[in-house]
Amino acid sequence: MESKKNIHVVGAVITLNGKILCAQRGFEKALPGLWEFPGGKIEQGETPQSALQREIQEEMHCEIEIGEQVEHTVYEYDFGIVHLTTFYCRLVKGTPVLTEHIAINWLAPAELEQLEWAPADIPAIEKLARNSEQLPY
Ligand SMILES: Nc1nc2c([nH]c(=O)n2[C@H]2C[C@H](O)[C@@H](COP(=O)(O)OP(=O)(O)OP(=O)(O)O)O2)c(=O)[nH]1
Repeated sequence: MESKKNIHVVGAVITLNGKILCAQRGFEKALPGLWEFPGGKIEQGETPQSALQREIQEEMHCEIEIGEQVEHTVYEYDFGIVHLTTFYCRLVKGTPVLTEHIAINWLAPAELEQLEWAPADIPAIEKLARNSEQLPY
């Protein structure tokens, strides 16, 4: 049996005024229309943090400061095995704009479970929803 490719992905849990930035994937992509944290694949030579800085600059046109890890999950999709690491992030320059995503939404932790998330994100979402009083920024 052919083994699936491992895909190493970082996601930014950007918090502001008690809310978390959520982004909706396009309908023409893999995982169509599902919600995720902005971010993407770690490229050769990058640390998870440098990959996340680059992705947020590219996708959201803003600069972030990266804090503690939220969660690390491994999820097997039909197209590969995603290793997703999420970090708390604080905006330091600019305001997130829509580029690759079809919608963005700021939600309180207790509201996160109202959206339909990419399956790899579920453990992070549950953790954030449980610890709603503990956002660092
Ligand atoms: N950015 C991001 N990707 C996620 C999350 N959860 C999750 O399963 N993924 C998946 C979707 C993609 O398969 C992969 C992220 O890579 P990407 O952002 O470069 O992927 P993409 O589908 O937009 O682009 P591509 O593979 O077509 O180039 O990880 C998440 O919270 N954030």
